[in-house]
Amino acid sequence: MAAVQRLLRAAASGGAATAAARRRVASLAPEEVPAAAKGFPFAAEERMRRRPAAERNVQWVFLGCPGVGKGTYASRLSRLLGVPHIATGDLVRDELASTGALAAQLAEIVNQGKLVSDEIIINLLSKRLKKGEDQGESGFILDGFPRTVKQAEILDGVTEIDMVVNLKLREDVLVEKCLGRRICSQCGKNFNLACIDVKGENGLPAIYMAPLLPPNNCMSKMVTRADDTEEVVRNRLQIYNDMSQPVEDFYREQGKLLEFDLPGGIPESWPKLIHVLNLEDQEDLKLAAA
Ligand SMILES: Nc1ncnc2c1ncn2[C@@H]1O[C@H](COP(=O)(O)OP(=O)(O)O)[C@@H](O)[C@H]1O
Repeated sequence: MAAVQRLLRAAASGGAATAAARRRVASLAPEEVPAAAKGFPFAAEERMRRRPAAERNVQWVFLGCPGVGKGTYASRLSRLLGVPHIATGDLVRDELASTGALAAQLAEIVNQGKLVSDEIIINLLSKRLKKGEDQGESGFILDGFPRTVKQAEILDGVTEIDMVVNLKLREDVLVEKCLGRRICSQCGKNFNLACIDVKGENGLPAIYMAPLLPPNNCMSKMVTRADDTEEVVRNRLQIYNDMSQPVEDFYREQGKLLEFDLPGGIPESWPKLIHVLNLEDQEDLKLAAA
């Protein structure tokens, strides 16, 4: 059964009430499933589809506040591991850029820094997963999803998450990074004009992050995201603390959370991240093949 249908049906079923029961069913032996699955019309299919991690590509989640760099590190890792990087923020922005009926409704929510409804985000993610399935994709690195405990429970009910990487950075740096963020309106690449150079104070570490400047041909096409104004960024950080930090606890309790304090910009952080993820050999192979 397609991931898209599983996700939609799980969302419709309410997630929180059924996730624990689904997990119970998922841990049963196949012959036990039909009886136990009574009342859970899709539980048997879920039991069958939970392939052991060794037989499929990684299924990871990236968590972290707005501006922390989830997109940057998730997309680098997805290239290294050969799995799709699926960012729900990108799915929302693609929808915003379309002429679909949803665009106006989404613009109002996103431009205030609020979260879009679970129903809308799950619909967008389902469509993206369906497209990937049709193209033979396997595994994923999710960025920006789940952002609420309800979303985490729904995801937990429909697939296995192997690991959750929680990227962390000082809040004053996060605001500066969001305000320095620019996107090339032509090639879609992300850059950052901010030069972060803050001293260590009140127990917070010193951080230096060089700007990530665009090449000459992108320079004149730089645009700023409408939700990267200071007021909206602060609102998004507040919403992250209220709605998304509990998601960290959700995965911490499952023993899947890997905390990673960013030591600086990409040159300092990438090698350390690769090291803690035990992927140094993988990167050596990739570099050797290049
Ligand atoms: N999982 C989600 N649930 C609800 N809203 C989401 C989700 N993912 C993205 N969005 C919406 O898209 C916006 C942009 O997302 P994203 O690019 O991930 O931003 P950020 O830089 O804040 O991490 C969010 O502020 C929110 O309105």
